[in-house]
Amino acid sequence: MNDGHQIWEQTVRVLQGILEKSVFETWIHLTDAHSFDGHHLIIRVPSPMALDHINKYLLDTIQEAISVVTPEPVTVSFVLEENQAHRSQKHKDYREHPFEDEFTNQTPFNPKYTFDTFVIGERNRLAHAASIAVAERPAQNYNPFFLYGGVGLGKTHLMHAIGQHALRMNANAKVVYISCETFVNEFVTALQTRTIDDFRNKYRRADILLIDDIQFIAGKESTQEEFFHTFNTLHNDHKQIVITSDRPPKDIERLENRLRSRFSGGLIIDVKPPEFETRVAILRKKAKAEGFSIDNEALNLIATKVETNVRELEGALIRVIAYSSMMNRDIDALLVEEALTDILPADAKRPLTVADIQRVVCSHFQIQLEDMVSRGRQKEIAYPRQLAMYLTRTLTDLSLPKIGREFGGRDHTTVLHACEKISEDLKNDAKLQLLIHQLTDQLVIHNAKA
Ligand SMILES: Nc1ncnc2c1ncn2[C@@H]1O[C@H](COP(=O)(O)OP(=O)(O)OP(=O)(O)O)[C@@H](O)[C@H]1O
Repeated sequence: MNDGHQIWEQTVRVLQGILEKSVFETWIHLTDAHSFDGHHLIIRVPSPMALDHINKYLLDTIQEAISVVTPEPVTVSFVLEENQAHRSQKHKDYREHPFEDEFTNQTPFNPKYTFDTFVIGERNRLAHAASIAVAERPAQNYNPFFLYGGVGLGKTHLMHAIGQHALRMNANAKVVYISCETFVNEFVTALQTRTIDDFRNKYRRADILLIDDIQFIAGKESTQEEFFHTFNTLHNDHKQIVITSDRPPKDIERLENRLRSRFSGGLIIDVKPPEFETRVAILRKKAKAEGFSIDNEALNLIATKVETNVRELEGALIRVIAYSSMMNRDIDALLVEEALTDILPADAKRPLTVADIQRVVCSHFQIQLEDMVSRGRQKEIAYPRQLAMYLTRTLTDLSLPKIGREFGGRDHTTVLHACEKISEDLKNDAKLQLLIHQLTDQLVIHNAKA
């Protein structure tokens, strides 16, 4: 498909099926294709507000919808309609102070990123609890609060949640949220336009300063110098500072030591990739928020395929919903498989070994490896053995005779029987389904780390 209008028309139709009616009508309805060069699609939007909203909140969803409509890799970006762009530029030129809109009523927060919408699991429980504590009692216990973790794991979500919760607790609080990249750019602009006082006022008068992705400050010496003073002013005035990063302070390269030690002077917490149950819970909550009810099997399957990044997990869900809307079919496991064919199954990263599987299963059932591969037929060891055989059959390429050999020299018919039994039990046993997912999850994560 090489006609931009056609791609956009179909994308809009898919978006209509995914987005809430009010969202669709407010932001998408009045857009149209501006140009397309075969790879890059540019869409015209009618107002600066729409441009801002789409870029902030809808870009991932739109990109996902496009990838459902066309198999070609097409990226999308948005521009203002010409007359609007003209008007907005003019408006910009006449602004005397680039930082004049500080502390206006417009909050920079995504209304969807609240504590209520954040799903708590084993690996983010602490980060969530500390974030609530900071929002409720700013600058009391944890200052600075330094939150770090890999891409797409909810750091920005928690930061927005802190900001919104703090404002709910105290509507007069001056809460300033800024990405580090914007901080750097604003600082450069302030120097060029001789508005450094405005810049400093904006940041040094905050009650709570939330600065996202601080790793971008690496190597930028003058910005580091400026931020050092901002930090000290706020800290000395007992104002809260919250910082996120993709790594802990000690691993940020080309960062002045005095900043590194300031960053390390409060509470440092990491957010880790969610485990299987949390991934399913996130998907369920997200699907519900979008007004879709999706059965457990389909959600489990999506959660098995995307394991390390919540943004990608949400992207996969959007893709499935878009695909179902385009095909006019209900969402079930088969549809998920079709929609996500390009996404590697989690277990395809590195071949698992029988030893990995035996170790994980033995540890779960608290039995010895010698027992698992022994001739013993007591239920307490025969059942874990069957389960391990089943997992070996589904997660590795080993043949039945080979699996039999690995489990104490058993016949291939014994392995076949074990696999058939577990498959049969799985049909009606929700507990067993969960256990298989948990063990698979553990194996895959263990494997990815190995
Ligand atoms: N525990 C969670 N519950 C609900 N949604 C979550 C959770 N964790 C992450 N998300 C969602 O995943 C998406 C990505 O999260 P977020 O943008 O906060 O990631 P990040 O860690 O800041 O990533 P980056 O390093 O790329 O900035 C967001 O839509 C967020 O709402």
